[in-house]
Amino acid sequence: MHIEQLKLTNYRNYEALDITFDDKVNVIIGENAQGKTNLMEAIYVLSFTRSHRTMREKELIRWDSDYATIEGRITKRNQSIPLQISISSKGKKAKINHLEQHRLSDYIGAVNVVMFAPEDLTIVKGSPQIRRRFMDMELGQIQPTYIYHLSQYQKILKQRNHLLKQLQRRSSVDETMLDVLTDQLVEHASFLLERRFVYLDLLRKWAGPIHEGISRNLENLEIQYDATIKVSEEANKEKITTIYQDSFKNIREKEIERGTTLVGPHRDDLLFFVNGKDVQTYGSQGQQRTTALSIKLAEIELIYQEVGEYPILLLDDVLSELDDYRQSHLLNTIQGKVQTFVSTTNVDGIHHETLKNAELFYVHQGVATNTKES
Ligand SMILES: Nc1ncnc2c1ncn2[C@@H]1O[C@H](COP(=O)(O)OP(=O)(O)OP(=O)(O)O)[C@@H](O)[C@H]1O
Repeated sequence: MHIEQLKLTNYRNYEALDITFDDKVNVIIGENAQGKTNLMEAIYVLSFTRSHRTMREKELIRWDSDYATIEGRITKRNQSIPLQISISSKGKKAKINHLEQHRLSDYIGAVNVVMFAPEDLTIVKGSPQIRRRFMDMELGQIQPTYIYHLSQYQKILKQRNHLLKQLQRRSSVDETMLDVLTDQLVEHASFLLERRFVYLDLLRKWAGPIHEGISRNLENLEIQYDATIKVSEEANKEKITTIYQDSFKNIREKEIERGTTLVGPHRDDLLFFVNGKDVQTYGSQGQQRTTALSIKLAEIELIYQEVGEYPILLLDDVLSELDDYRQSHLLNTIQGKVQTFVSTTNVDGIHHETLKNAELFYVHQGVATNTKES
Protein backbone atom coordinates (compact mmCIF):
# COMPACT_ATOMS: atom_id res chain seq x y z
CA MET A 1 0.00 0.00 0.00
CA HIS A 2 1.10 3.58 -0.39
CA ILE A 3 -0.04 7.11 0.17
CA GLU A 4 -0.58 9.03 -3.07
CA GLN A 5 -1.60 12.39 -1.76
CA LEU A 6 -1.64 14.21 1.57
CA LYS A 7 -3.58 17.35 2.39
CA LEU A 8 -3.10 19.12 5.69
CA THR A 9 -5.18 21.97 7.00
CA ASN A 10 -4.07 23.78 10.16
CA TYR A 11 -1.97 20.81 11.17
CA ARG A 12 0.86 21.97 13.46
CA ASN A 13 2.88 24.51 11.40
CA TYR A 14 1.13 23.58 8.11
CA GLU A 15 -1.65 26.00 7.29
CA ALA A 16 -2.46 24.36 3.98
CA LEU A 17 -0.45 21.62 2.35
CA ASP A 18 -1.38 19.57 -0.70
CA ILE A 19 1.34 17.20 -1.78
CA THR A 20 1.69 14.12 -4.00
CA PHE A 21 4.20 11.42 -3.19
CA ASP A 22 6.29 8.93 -5.04
CA ASP A 23 5.28 5.33 -4.36
CA LYS A 24 8.91 4.34 -3.58
CA VAL A 25 11.22 6.71 -1.68
CA ASN A 26 10.42 10.25 -0.57
CA VAL A 27 13.11 12.29 1.15
CA ILE A 28 11.98 15.24 3.26
CA ILE A 29 14.80 17.72 3.68
CA GLY A 30 14.86 20.81 5.89
CA GLU A 31 16.61 22.67 8.65
CA ASN A 32 15.66 22.05 12.26
CA ALA A 33 12.12 22.99 13.36
CA GLN A 34 10.73 23.50 9.84
CA GLY A 35 8.09 20.75 9.84
CA LYS A 36 9.74 17.49 8.76
CA THR A 37 8.61 15.50 11.79
CA ASN A 38 5.22 17.21 11.65
CA LEU A 39 4.75 15.81 8.15
CA MET A 40 5.77 12.30 9.21
CA GLU A 41 3.58 12.60 12.27
CA ALA A 42 0.58 13.52 10.11
CA ILE A 43 0.99 10.28 8.11
CA TYR A 44 1.32 8.40 11.40
CA VAL A 45 -1.89 9.98 12.73
CA LEU A 46 -3.65 9.06 9.49
CA SER A 47 -2.86 5.45 10.32
CA PHE A 48 -3.19 5.25 14.11
CA THR A 49 -5.53 8.23 14.70
CA ARG A 50 -3.09 9.41 17.35
CA SER A 51 0.36 10.90 17.43
CA HIS A 52 3.53 9.02 18.34
CA ARG A 53 4.78 12.16 20.11
CA THR A 54 1.93 13.40 22.21
CA MET A 55 -1.27 12.28 23.87
CA ARG A 56 -2.59 15.85 23.84
CA GLU A 57 -4.47 16.19 20.58
CA LYS A 58 -4.80 19.94 20.97
CA GLU A 59 -1.08 20.23 20.20
CA LEU A 60 -1.70 18.99 16.67
CA ILE A 61 -3.94 21.95 15.85
CA ARG A 62 -2.22 25.02 14.46
CA TRP A 63 -1.88 27.63 17.19
CA ASP A 64 -4.20 30.24 15.67
CA SER A 65 -6.83 27.72 14.66
CA ASP A 66 -9.54 25.64 16.30
CA TYR A 67 -9.45 22.57 14.11
CA ALA A 68 -7.03 20.51 12.03
CA THR A 69 -7.60 18.02 9.25
CA ILE A 70 -5.43 15.39 7.68
CA GLU A 71 -6.67 14.00 4.38
CA GLY A 72 -4.87 11.22 2.62
CA ARG A 73 -5.51 9.31 -0.54
CA ILE A 74 -4.06 5.86 -0.24
CA THR A 75 -3.74 2.96 -2.64
CA LYS A 76 -4.53 -0.39 -1.15
CA ARG A 77 -5.25 -3.57 -3.08
CA ASN A 78 -5.15 -1.47 -6.25
CA GLN A 79 -7.95 0.72 -4.98
CA SER A 80 -7.67 4.40 -4.26
CA ILE A 81 -9.22 5.18 -0.87
CA PRO A 82 -9.71 8.61 0.71
CA LEU A 83 -9.07 8.79 4.46
CA GLN A 84 -9.65 11.71 6.77
CA ILE A 85 -8.90 12.56 10.37
CA SER A 86 -10.26 15.78 11.79
CA ILE A 87 -9.46 17.12 15.21
CA SER A 88 -11.19 19.92 17.08
CA SER A 89 -12.04 20.81 20.66
CA LYS A 90 -15.18 18.68 20.21
CA GLY A 91 -13.08 15.59 19.58
CA LYS A 92 -11.80 13.52 16.73
CA LYS A 93 -13.49 12.14 13.63
CA ALA A 94 -12.13 9.42 11.37
CA LYS A 95 -13.51 8.75 7.91
CA ILE A 96 -12.87 6.05 5.35
CA ASN A 97 -14.29 6.72 1.91
CA HIS A 98 -16.05 9.81 3.37
CA LEU A 99 -17.91 7.61 5.88
CA GLU A 100 -17.38 8.35 9.53
CA GLN A 101 -16.15 5.37 11.56
CA HIS A 102 -17.63 5.55 15.02
CA ARG A 103 -15.27 3.08 16.61
CA LEU A 104 -11.53 3.64 16.31
CA SER A 105 -11.10 -0.11 15.90
CA ASP A 106 -13.10 0.15 12.66
CA TYR A 107 -10.71 2.78 11.34
CA ILE A 108 -7.26 1.66 12.51
CA GLY A 109 -5.71 -0.64 9.93
CA ALA A 110 -7.15 1.30 6.98
CA VAL A 111 -3.55 2.17 6.24
CA ASN A 112 -0.58 0.48 7.91
CA VAL A 113 2.46 2.45 8.93
CA VAL A 114 5.74 1.50 10.56
CA MET A 115 7.67 4.39 12.01
CA PHE A 116 11.29 4.41 13.02
CA ALA A 117 12.15 7.57 14.92
CA PRO A 118 15.00 8.44 17.31
CA GLU A 119 12.77 7.60 20.28
CA ASP A 120 12.42 4.05 18.92
CA LEU A 121 15.98 3.46 19.94
CA THR A 122 14.56 3.55 23.44
CA ILE A 123 12.53 0.38 22.76
CA VAL A 124 15.48 -1.54 24.07
CA LYS A 125 16.81 0.85 26.69
CA GLY A 126 13.70 2.62 27.90
CA SER A 127 11.05 1.69 30.43
CA PRO A 128 8.83 -1.42 30.09
CA GLN A 129 5.94 0.92 29.31
CA ILE A 130 7.58 1.78 25.96
CA ARG A 131 7.85 -1.90 25.01
CA ARG A 132 4.25 -2.59 26.02
CA ARG A 133 3.09 0.38 23.97
CA PHE A 134 5.09 -0.90 21.01
CA MET A 135 3.40 -4.32 21.22
CA ASP A 136 -0.05 -2.82 21.71
CA MET A 137 0.27 -0.37 18.81
CA GLU A 138 1.63 -2.95 16.39
CA LEU A 139 -0.86 -5.62 17.39
CA GLY A 140 -3.68 -3.12 17.21
CA GLN A 141 -3.00 -2.24 13.63
CA ILE A 142 -3.02 -5.83 12.42
CA GLN A 143 -5.87 -6.93 14.65
CA PRO A 144 -8.56 -4.36 15.46
CA THR A 145 -10.23 -6.62 18.08
CA TYR A 146 -7.03 -6.26 20.10
CA ILE A 147 -7.75 -2.53 20.47
CA TYR A 148 -11.23 -3.33 21.77
CA HIS A 149 -9.93 -5.78 24.40
CA LEU A 150 -7.11 -3.41 25.36
CA SER A 151 -9.42 -0.48 25.98
CA GLN A 152 -11.84 -2.67 27.97
CA TYR A 153 -8.92 -4.02 29.98
CA GLN A 154 -7.65 -0.53 30.77
CA LYS A 155 -11.11 0.61 31.83
CA ILE A 156 -11.67 -2.34 34.17
CA LEU A 157 -8.12 -2.07 35.51
CA LYS A 158 -8.79 1.51 36.53
CA GLN A 159 -12.00 0.53 38.35
CA ARG A 160 -10.29 -2.41 40.01
CA ASN A 161 -7.36 -0.29 41.20
CA HIS A 162 -9.80 2.24 42.57
CA LEU A 163 -11.64 -0.46 44.49
CA LEU A 164 -8.39 -1.96 45.78
CA LYS A 165 -7.43 1.49 47.10
CA GLN A 166 -10.77 1.68 48.92
CA LEU A 167 -10.29 -1.79 50.37
CA GLN A 168 -6.77 -0.83 51.41
CA ARG A 169 -8.13 2.19 53.30
CA ARG A 170 -10.98 -0.01 54.57
CA SER A 171 -13.40 2.55 53.20
CA SER A 172 -15.14 -0.29 51.37
CA VAL A 173 -15.76 -3.80 52.53
CA ASP A 174 -17.50 -4.99 49.41
CA GLU A 175 -15.20 -7.74 48.23
CA THR A 176 -17.84 -9.26 45.91
CA MET A 177 -17.30 -6.33 43.57
CA LEU A 178 -13.63 -7.26 43.51
CA ASP A 179 -14.55 -10.76 42.31
CA VAL A 180 -16.72 -9.33 39.55
CA LEU A 181 -14.01 -6.97 38.36
CA THR A 182 -11.34 -9.68 38.59
CA ASP A 183 -13.40 -12.01 36.36
CA GLN A 184 -13.90 -9.24 33.82
CA LEU A 185 -10.24 -8.29 33.93
CA VAL A 186 -9.12 -11.88 33.45
CA GLU A 187 -11.33 -12.28 30.39
CA HIS A 188 -9.58 -9.43 28.57
CA ALA A 189 -6.13 -10.12 30.06
CA SER A 190 -6.19 -13.68 28.68
CA PHE A 191 -7.14 -12.45 25.23
CA LEU A 192 -4.34 -9.86 25.24
CA LEU A 193 -1.71 -12.28 26.49
CA GLU A 194 -2.62 -14.99 24.01
CA ARG A 195 -2.46 -12.50 21.14
CA ARG A 196 0.89 -11.15 22.37
CA PHE A 197 2.32 -14.68 22.41
CA VAL A 198 1.19 -15.35 18.84
CA TYR A 199 2.54 -11.98 17.74
CA LEU A 200 5.87 -12.50 19.46
CA ASP A 201 6.33 -15.81 17.78
CA LEU A 202 6.01 -14.09 14.40
CA LEU A 203 8.22 -11.18 15.45
CA ARG A 204 10.99 -13.57 16.49
CA LYS A 205 10.76 -15.44 13.21
CA TRP A 206 11.48 -12.27 11.25
CA ALA A 207 13.67 -10.29 13.65
CA GLY A 208 16.18 -13.11 14.27
CA PRO A 209 17.42 -13.53 10.68
CA ILE A 210 17.26 -9.76 10.07
CA HIS A 211 19.44 -9.09 13.10
CA GLU A 212 21.88 -11.75 11.96
CA GLY A 213 22.07 -10.06 8.56
CA ILE A 214 22.65 -6.58 9.94
CA SER A 215 25.33 -7.82 12.32
CA ARG A 216 27.05 -9.78 9.51
CA ASN A 217 26.22 -13.07 11.19
CA LEU A 218 28.02 -12.06 14.37
CA GLU A 219 24.99 -11.62 16.59
CA ASN A 220 22.06 -13.72 17.48
CA LEU A 221 18.92 -12.01 18.77
CA GLU A 222 16.51 -13.61 21.19
CA ILE A 223 13.28 -12.03 22.39
CA GLN A 224 11.63 -13.16 25.60
CA TYR A 225 8.28 -12.27 27.07
CA ASP A 226 8.51 -11.46 30.75
CA ALA A 227 5.05 -12.18 32.16
CA THR A 228 3.76 -11.47 35.65
CA ILE A 229 2.29 -14.98 35.75
CA LYS A 230 4.05 -18.30 35.23
CA VAL A 231 2.79 -19.40 31.85
CA SER A 232 4.06 -21.19 28.78
CA GLU A 233 3.81 -19.31 25.49
CA GLU A 234 2.09 -22.35 24.02
CA ALA A 235 -0.82 -21.99 26.46
CA ASN A 236 -4.21 -21.32 24.90
CA LYS A 237 -6.67 -18.71 26.15
CA GLU A 238 -8.48 -21.15 28.48
CA LYS A 239 -5.25 -22.21 30.11
CA ILE A 240 -4.14 -18.59 30.49
CA THR A 241 -7.52 -17.74 32.04
CA THR A 242 -7.10 -20.48 34.66
CA ILE A 243 -3.58 -19.32 35.52
CA TYR A 244 -4.75 -15.70 35.92
CA GLN A 245 -7.69 -16.78 38.10
CA ASP A 246 -5.43 -18.83 40.39
CA SER A 247 -2.89 -16.08 40.52
CA PHE A 248 -5.44 -13.44 41.52
CA LYS A 249 -6.76 -15.77 44.24
CA ASN A 250 -3.26 -16.23 45.64
CA ILE A 251 -2.32 -12.57 45.73
CA ARG A 252 -5.64 -11.17 46.90
CA GLU A 253 -4.41 -10.08 50.33
CA LYS A 254 -1.24 -8.63 48.87
CA GLU A 255 -3.19 -6.63 46.28
CA ILE A 256 -5.48 -5.19 48.97
CA GLU A 257 -2.48 -4.38 51.11
CA ARG A 258 -0.77 -2.61 48.21
CA GLY A 259 -3.98 -1.11 46.82
CA THR A 260 -3.23 -1.99 43.20
CA THR A 261 -3.42 -4.76 40.57
CA LEU A 262 -0.16 -6.64 40.66
CA VAL A 263 -0.42 -9.06 37.73
CA GLY A 264 -1.60 -8.69 34.15
CA PRO A 265 -0.42 -7.57 30.70
CA HIS A 266 -0.08 -3.99 31.99
CA ARG A 267 2.93 -5.12 34.03
CA ASP A 268 4.60 -7.44 31.52
CA ASP A 269 7.75 -6.70 29.59
CA LEU A 270 9.86 -7.78 26.64
CA LEU A 271 13.49 -8.78 27.08
CA PHE A 272 16.08 -8.73 24.31
CA PHE A 273 19.20 -10.86 24.36
CA VAL A 274 22.14 -10.62 21.98
CA ASN A 275 24.40 -13.66 22.04
CA GLY A 276 22.74 -14.65 25.30
CA LYS A 277 23.34 -11.32 27.06
CA ASP A 278 20.62 -8.87 28.03
CA VAL A 279 21.02 -5.97 25.53
CA GLN A 280 19.33 -3.50 27.85
CA THR A 281 22.03 -3.97 30.48
CA TYR A 282 25.07 -5.15 28.56
CA GLY A 283 24.49 -4.09 24.96
CA SER A 284 26.59 -1.42 23.28
CA GLN A 285 24.79 1.51 21.66
CA GLY A 286 25.37 -0.13 18.28
CA GLN A 287 23.81 -3.41 19.44
CA GLN A 288 20.83 -1.60 20.91
CA ARG A 289 20.42 0.29 17.64
CA THR A 290 20.69 -2.90 15.57
CA THR A 291 18.11 -4.58 17.80
CA ALA A 292 15.68 -1.69 17.40
CA LEU A 293 16.21 -1.68 13.62
CA SER A 294 15.75 -5.46 13.37
CA ILE A 295 12.45 -5.23 15.22
CA LYS A 296 11.22 -2.45 12.97
CA LEU A 297 12.21 -4.29 9.82
CA ALA A 298 10.59 -7.45 11.16
CA GLU A 299 7.46 -5.41 11.70
CA ILE A 300 7.31 -4.65 7.98
CA GLU A 301 7.42 -8.34 7.04
CA LEU A 302 4.98 -9.23 9.77
CA ILE A 303 2.41 -6.75 8.51
CA TYR A 304 2.92 -8.05 4.99
CA GLN A 305 2.22 -11.57 6.19
CA GLU A 306 -0.86 -10.58 8.18
CA VAL A 307 -2.36 -7.94 5.91
CA GLY A 308 -1.13 -9.07 2.49
CA GLU A 309 0.47 -5.73 1.63
CA TYR A 310 3.57 -3.91 2.75
CA PRO A 311 3.04 -0.99 5.16
CA ILE A 312 4.37 2.52 4.64
CA LEU A 313 7.73 3.08 6.32
CA LEU A 314 8.54 6.37 8.04
CA LEU A 315 12.20 6.93 8.90
CA ASP A 316 12.23 10.13 10.88
CA ASP A 317 15.71 11.50 11.36
CA VAL A 318 17.25 8.07 11.88
CA LEU A 319 18.74 7.08 8.54
CA SER A 320 21.84 9.25 8.92
CA GLU A 321 22.25 7.70 12.38
CA LEU A 322 22.88 4.34 10.75
CA ASP A 323 26.22 3.51 9.17
CA ASP A 324 26.47 2.70 5.46
CA TYR A 325 26.25 -1.02 6.07
CA ARG A 326 23.06 -0.76 8.12
CA GLN A 327 21.58 1.68 5.61
CA SER A 328 22.25 -0.70 2.69
CA HIS A 329 20.80 -3.55 4.68
CA LEU A 330 17.68 -1.56 5.28
CA LEU A 331 17.52 -0.68 1.63
CA ASN A 332 17.91 -4.30 0.58
CA THR A 333 15.12 -5.30 2.91
CA ILE A 334 12.68 -2.81 1.46
CA GLN A 335 13.96 -3.24 -2.11
CA GLY A 336 11.57 -0.84 -3.73
CA LYS A 337 8.56 -2.73 -2.39
CA VAL A 338 7.86 -0.46 0.58
CA GLN A 339 6.88 3.19 0.17
CA THR A 340 9.41 4.96 2.37
CA PHE A 341 9.64 8.46 3.83
CA VAL A 342 13.01 9.64 5.03
CA SER A 343 13.47 12.92 6.86
CA THR A 344 16.82 14.58 7.28
CA THR A 345 18.51 17.92 7.80
CA ASN A 346 21.30 16.96 5.45
CA VAL A 347 21.34 14.54 2.52
CA ASP A 348 25.09 14.02 2.97
CA GLY A 349 24.48 11.39 5.63
CA ILE A 350 22.22 9.39 3.35
CA HIS A 351 23.50 6.53 1.27
CA HIS A 352 23.69 7.57 -2.39
CA GLU A 353 21.72 4.45 -3.46
CA THR A 354 18.76 5.65 -1.38
CA LEU A 355 18.83 9.04 -3.05
CA LYS A 356 19.24 7.78 -6.59
CA ASN A 357 15.60 7.12 -7.30
CA ALA A 358 14.06 9.20 -4.57
CA GLU A 359 11.71 12.12 -4.82
CA LEU A 360 13.04 15.08 -2.84
CA PHE A 361 10.93 17.57 -0.89
CA TYR A 362 12.28 20.66 0.80
CA VAL A 363 10.46 21.85 3.91
CA HIS A 364 10.74 25.42 5.10
CA GLN A 365 8.50 26.98 7.75
CA GLY A 366 5.56 24.70 7.09
CA VAL A 367 5.79 24.81 3.30
CA ALA A 368 6.91 21.71 1.43
CA THR A 369 8.22 22.00 -2.12
CA ASN A 370 8.75 19.13 -4.48
CA THR A 371 12.02 19.66 -6.35
CA LYS A 372 10.44 18.31 -9.55
CA GLU A 373 7.67 20.88 -9.48
CA SER A 374 9.72 23.88 -8.39
N1 LIG B 1 0.42 23.36 16.99
C1 LIG B 1 1.37 24.02 16.30
N2 LIG B 1 1.05 25.14 15.58
C2 LIG B 1 1.99 25.80 14.89
N3 LIG B 1 3.30 25.45 14.84
C3 LIG B 1 3.65 24.36 15.54
C4 LIG B 1 2.72 23.58 16.30
N4 LIG B 1 3.38 22.54 16.86
C5 LIG B 1 4.67 22.67 16.48
N5 LIG B 1 4.85 23.74 15.70
C6 LIG B 1 6.10 24.21 15.08
O1 LIG B 1 6.60 23.20 14.24
C7 LIG B 1 8.01 23.30 14.22
C8 LIG B 1 8.64 21.96 14.52
O2 LIG B 1 8.48 21.15 13.44
P1 LIG B 1 9.06 19.67 13.42
O3 LIG B 1 8.95 19.06 14.76
O4 LIG B 1 8.42 18.99 12.28
O5 LIG B 1 10.60 19.98 13.15
P2 LIG B 1 11.64 19.25 12.22
O6 LIG B 1 11.64 19.91 10.89
O7 LIG B 1 11.40 17.78 12.25
O8 LIG B 1 12.98 19.63 12.96
P3 LIG B 1 14.14 18.76 13.64
O9 LIG B 1 15.09 18.48 12.52
O10 LIG B 1 14.68 19.73 14.61
O11 LIG B 1 13.53 17.56 14.25
C9 LIG B 1 8.44 24.29 15.26
O12 LIG B 1 8.79 25.48 14.62
C10 LIG B 1 7.19 24.46 16.11
O13 LIG B 1 7.13 25.73 16.64
